[in-house]
Amino acid sequence: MSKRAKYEMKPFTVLVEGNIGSGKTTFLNYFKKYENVCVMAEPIDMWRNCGGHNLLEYMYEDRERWGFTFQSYVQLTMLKQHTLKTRLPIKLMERSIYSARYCFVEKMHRDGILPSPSASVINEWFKWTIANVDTSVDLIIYLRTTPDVVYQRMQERNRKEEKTVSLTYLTEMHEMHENWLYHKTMFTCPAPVLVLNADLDKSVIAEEYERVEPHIFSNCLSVLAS
Ligand SMILES: Nc1ncnc2c1ncn2[C@@H]1O[C@H](COP(=O)(O)OP(=O)(O)OP(=O)(O)O)[C@@H](O)[C@H]1O
Repeated sequence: MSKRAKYEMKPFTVLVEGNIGSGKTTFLNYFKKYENVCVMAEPIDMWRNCGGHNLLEYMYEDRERWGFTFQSYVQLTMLKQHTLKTRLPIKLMERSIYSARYCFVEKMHRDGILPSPSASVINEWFKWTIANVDTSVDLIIYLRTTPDVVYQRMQERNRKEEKTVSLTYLTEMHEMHENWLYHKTMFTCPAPVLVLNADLDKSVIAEEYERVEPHIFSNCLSVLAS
């Protein structure tokens, strides 16, 4: 099979994961300059407009009422992103069906926001999906931060939906990401994980990004050539 044909089938897929405010979008934007990289759209834009409804806003206003609706839609949007075809050899995604399930749905369930029957429905969809649809991933970039730093950034960006997000919540979400991607004590990682120090300021973070480039580009070549 020619390499071109392979590209059309499945790009080298990289997930960019990390706490709220860890700089996922900035990371993705940095890679837009490469013609061979397909940078996927920010999922938050889809959550803000589901048939004219801002589900993200609803979810933060009343988590018990809208948690299930929101997570159902997140799962669909992430599935669309996983399966979106590209002719480019590399695909970069912000978040995934995995972080949605392993970090956010899990947290909502543990906090009692998603009752067990609702969490089970999401989980059954999730299990069926990853078993029957190609959501495979080649590399995960974990933008590792400390909760204080992301709390500060979140306050500075001042998103209207996130006004009620506390440092405690960010600390707990940090732990979810840590246990999944760093300590690897929770669930399984769908691909090898590369950890970046994403506490660094925007002015110097490009050096961290450059450190990652060879991992993306050379791993891509070896995977596609195999
Ligand atoms: N299943 C979920 N997946 C992702 N975000 C979720 C989920 N459930 C709730 N959220 C909320 O959606 C918002 C977007 O968070 P996310 O980390 O995806 O993007 P971000 O903060 O814009 O990323 P960054 O600042 O790193 O570019 C946050 O307020 C987060 O708490």
